[in-house]
Amino acid sequence: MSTPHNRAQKGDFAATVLMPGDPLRAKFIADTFLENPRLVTDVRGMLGFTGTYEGRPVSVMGSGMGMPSIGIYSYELYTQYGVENIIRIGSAGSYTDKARLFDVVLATGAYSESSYALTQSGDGADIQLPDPELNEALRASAAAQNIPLIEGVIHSSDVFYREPSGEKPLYWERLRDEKGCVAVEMESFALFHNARVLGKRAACLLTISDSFVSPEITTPEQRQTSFTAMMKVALGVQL
Ligand SMILES: O=P(O)(O)O[C@H]1O[C@H](CO)[C@@H](O)[C@H]1O
Ligand SMILES: O=c1cc[nH]c(=O)[nH]1
Repeated sequence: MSTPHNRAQKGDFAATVLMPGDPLRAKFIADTFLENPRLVTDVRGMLGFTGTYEGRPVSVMGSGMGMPSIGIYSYELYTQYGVENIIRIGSAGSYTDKARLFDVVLATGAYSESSYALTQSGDGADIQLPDPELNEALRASAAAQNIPLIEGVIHSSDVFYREPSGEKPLYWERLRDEKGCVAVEMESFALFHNARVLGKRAACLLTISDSFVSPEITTPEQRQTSFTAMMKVALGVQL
């Protein structure tokens, strides 16, 4: 079997898949953390690997950037490959001085202006939720490794580069103050939605890579390789 976007065969993916946006971050995780990793798909360069971590089977695959991209890959993993749990592990821009560079955020909800859920299933809600049991397992993994988590609603945006509107407060200040968003990324709203309509589980951990509040920024190399705390929390999940 294969899909238009995935050449893996049935049984090639573990029940739990970690999904960074960047396929090279998936390769880094496979090379650094997995025992006996094997490449199971590389269609369009979207690398997916399966191996074990501390003896537990696990897969890691890039999602690409944005909701249309993770929408495709997660839908196929859930419906064609028997995947039960997807844990997104991404980078995010902070909307608050409480979340600093390299802090790890556990999403308790994903707010979005996106039409993804409405188009996919007719769901008009502007917030999609992660699976509570998966979040509990991530909290337990983080606690066991003494890795602090900041919990909060995140903003899943369709737009990375926005034209300045001149309005005050700024759009991200409104999202922080009115919707409670602590950080912005671009995929979780669609991932949480797909999981829910398909009866599967999803969660999201983010590492702060830059800040809207103060001019801090990480390099592409750091984004690819230095988000190890988040990776260890996701890999340490016991389900
Ligand atoms: O680091 P990843 O997982 O790609 O996540 C964030 O980075 C990308 C934007 O630079 C978007 O995909 C956003 O969600
Ligand atoms: O989507 C993202 C990810 C990191 N930083 C941002 O500003 N946006």
